[in-house]
Amino acid sequence: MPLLDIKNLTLEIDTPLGWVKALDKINLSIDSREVRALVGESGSGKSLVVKSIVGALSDRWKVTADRMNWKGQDLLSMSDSQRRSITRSEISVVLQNPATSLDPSATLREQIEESIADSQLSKGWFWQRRQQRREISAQQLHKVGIRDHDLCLGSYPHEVAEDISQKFALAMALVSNPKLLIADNPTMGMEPTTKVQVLRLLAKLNKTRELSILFVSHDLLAISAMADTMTVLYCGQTVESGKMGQLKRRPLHPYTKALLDSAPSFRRDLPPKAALSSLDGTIPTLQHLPIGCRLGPRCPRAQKECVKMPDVRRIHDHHYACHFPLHRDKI
Ligand SMILES: Nc1ncnc2c1ncn2[C@@H]1O[C@H](COP(=O)(O)OP(=O)(O)OP(=O)(O)O)[C@@H](O)[C@H]1O
Repeated sequence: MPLLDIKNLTLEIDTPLGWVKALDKINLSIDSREVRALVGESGSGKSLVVKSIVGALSDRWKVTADRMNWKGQDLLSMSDSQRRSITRSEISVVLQNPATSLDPSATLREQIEESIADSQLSKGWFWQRRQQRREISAQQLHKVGIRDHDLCLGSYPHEVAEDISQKFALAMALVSNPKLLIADNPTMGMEPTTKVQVLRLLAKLNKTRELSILFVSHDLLAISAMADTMTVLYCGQTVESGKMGQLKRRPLHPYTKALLDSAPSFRRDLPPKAALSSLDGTIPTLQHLPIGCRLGPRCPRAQKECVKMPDVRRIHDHHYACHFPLHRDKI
């Protein structure tokens, strides 16, 4: 049984023009120890998927799903407190712009120490437990590359630089030993050496502590080094998902191919100064969504059938939703 199992997740948002499906039948699953990448260009709905999982959406929006299970329990039907208890102890999230999710009125020390559960401490007097909390916090900060832990922990969120608050948010997410880490652009804005350090830490935790990771990022090079599997979103729809190597070698959806081709690090055949390929046009806004396959107006393979939403097809563990997939002759 997968840890997280989402089938046909739909999120409807009210806009001045009426209700629109910002997420339209998203499928996503994560097994124990799996590192899954969630990719797609800006505006494709990655952050909304993350917020749907942890229940951080506006009450006015409508969330429905055929299945949205955490270890077999339905997340959508459980009470707020049950859901909060799962997200506190088993699912940790590093959201984009972590500084905005930190409490501006408390020091970083207060915030990280509060995230350490009593069960993580050995028994003792309250001052001994306070000392243990301090040690665990300092160790966690060192692991994510913050050397001066006292300076950092004594600061308020607005007093630290953006890359430090990014690293601190990661430390805080990991301190409760979660089963699943959802990291929305966790290395954004970090310098290359720190980025490598953080990616190594995540890879190590994945191996040694069996941490599953949903890795949301634009950085395809980091993703291909880290992830076992990948789910590709376009404009709120799941277009393709499967094993990382399979998708890199033989993407079936034209959008996946365009996304991979637009990353220079994936193109070994690219001569110096050659133009990078990209799809014409831009991702539509929620107010101007095309009907059927939302890639239609930008897709080089689109035909009139594409005004109907393609069914999800499956070859072993490779899923895709396209009327005219690439390598069709070989399917
Ligand atoms: N609070 C909101 N109100 C209205 N529309 C929203 C809201 N949040 C997101 N959207 C819209 O939903 C769509 C998906 O946004 P989302 O932030 O999930 O994209 P993303 O893939 O995470 O992009 P990025 O990579 O830039 O973070 C976009 O069209 C966005 O404008």
